[in-house]
This record gives sequence, structure tokens and C-alpha cells, in this order.
Amino acid sequence: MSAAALQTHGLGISFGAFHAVSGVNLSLEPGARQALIGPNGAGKTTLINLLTGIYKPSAGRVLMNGEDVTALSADRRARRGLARTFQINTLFPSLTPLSSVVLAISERDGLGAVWWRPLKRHTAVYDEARELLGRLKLDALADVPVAELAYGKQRLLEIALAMAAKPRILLLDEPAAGVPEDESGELFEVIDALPADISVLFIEHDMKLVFRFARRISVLVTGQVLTEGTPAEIGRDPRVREVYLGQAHTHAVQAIPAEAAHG
Ligand SMILES: Nc1ncnc2c1ncn2[C@@H]1O[C@H](COP(=O)(O)OP(=O)(O)OP(=O)(O)O)[C@@H](O)[C@H]1O
Repeated sequence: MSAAALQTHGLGISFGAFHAVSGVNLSLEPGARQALIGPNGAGKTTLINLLTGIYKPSAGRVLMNGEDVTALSADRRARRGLARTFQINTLFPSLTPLSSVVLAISERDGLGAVWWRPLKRHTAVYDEARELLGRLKLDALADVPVAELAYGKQRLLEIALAMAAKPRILLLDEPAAGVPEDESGELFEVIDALPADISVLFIEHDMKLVFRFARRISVLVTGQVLTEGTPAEIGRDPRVREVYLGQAHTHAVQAIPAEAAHG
């Protein structure tokens, strides 16, 4: 059996006496489309920060493709194929999608400013950037300044920038946050259609999107994994409904299908 793309054993972090994440065993299979859900303050972003190496854990281990990367910096993990996006937009508003992706590819390749390159390499970077924009359904908008793009398109561009690093694992922190409902489905369709060998873990509060796109769901509550399973298993788990009751995301409870679509 091949090793999980990403795995944690007993992962935890405390801020003073507060255990923000504790005892987390998470496994992301190759090609996963896995959701990480949980009420506000459950520790989802903190867990992503532990996975990427932004935070050093107080306990436990992180493995990529079976190799222990717990001691590696965020940079080293990124170079091994771990990429992420943030809850908040981090784009340069005056650049175009094409120039943004060209810069990201150049950074990956450790190359300096693109205009100093031999023409052949220069063309290859632009070709790769255009192909990536096409994959993210942004090709028609390649030359429009970022500030003029619909917010859903900006969020897709963030994913394009993460993809420019050629990751094997992609962590998406609320990719549809702030995106109007009519655009968020399309955004997740693009995520779903990313290459099958890329493992995706996404944080998402909208249960309709979670149950439509996740093949597996991990539920985090007060820093611990309450349960993990297929959408069908999670949809019929009364404990999951219970943790959402009384939370700001009460509307999420209604959106949890009794019989989830995926098996
Ligand atoms: N650097 C830090 N120092 C102290 N406490 C922190 C730190 N980072 C996170 N926390 C706390 O850890 C808890 C988990 O926060 P986190 O942002 O990971 O939750 P979340 O599940 O992502 O929430 P949301 O869904 O609202 O984004 C919160 O109580 C938060 O205040």
C-alpha cells in the first residue's frame, strides 16, 4: 500500500495553557479531495499552520509521503510539494493574472526577473502560465488587472499561484470565503478538476459545498478530531449536527444532508 500523501500522528499545539490542537491523527490519501470542517475556533487554521510548518507542534509528528517532516521549515516543506492558500486574499491588485503566475513560476524555478532570460525559457514560462490559467478557467482574464476581477476569480488565481509551485499536496483555507454563492460552486468545480495526483485538503464552512465536493470529511472540534469519514457517514452522524447547534454556523446544520450524495 502506498504511503498517505500527508499524515499526522498525535499532532498538537498549545498556546500557554490553551490546547488549540491536540492528539490529531489525520491522513490525506494521494488524490484526496478532503474537507476539514468544524465550528468557529475549532483549530482548523491552526492545524493547517502545523501541517505547513508555520507553527512548531508541542506534540506529535507530520509525515509527507511517509517521511517525517516535523523538523522541516515551511520553506523546505513547500519545496517538497506542500502548497497552501490563505483565508484572506494575498494578491497584488495591479498585476494581471498572467504576470502574477509568471512571477510565481519564476520564483519556483529560482530564476531572476523574467526579462533577463533567454527567449526560449521566457516563452516556456509564459506557455506554462497560460496553461495553468486555462486549467483554473482564467485564460480569458489573463490580461485583466487583478483588482478588476470578480472575487471568485481572484480566489481562483490564488489557487493558480499555489499550483505554480507544482505541489503534490494543496491546502486550501476557506477558498470560497467571501465569494458569492453563485460563483462558489464553479470555484469548487475547478478545484475538483485539479490533476488527480494532487491531494487536496480544504477548510469550508458551507456544508452544501462540503457535501457536494468532499470525498472524505474530517470534523475538528475543540482542537480534536471528533470523527472522520465519507460524506454519507458524516451526514448521518448525530454528533456532527450537535456540534454545529448553537454556533454561528447554525445554518450549516440544515445543509448537512441526512443521506449525503457520495457513498
Ligand atoms: N497564535 C495564537 N496564539 C494564541 N491563540 C491562538 C493562536 N492561533 C490560534 N489561536 C486560538 O486557537 C483557537 C483556534 O483558532 P483557529 O483560527 O485555528 O480556528 P478555526 O477553526 O480556523 O476557526 P474559524 O473557523 O473561525 O476560522 C482559537 O481559540 C484561537 O483564538
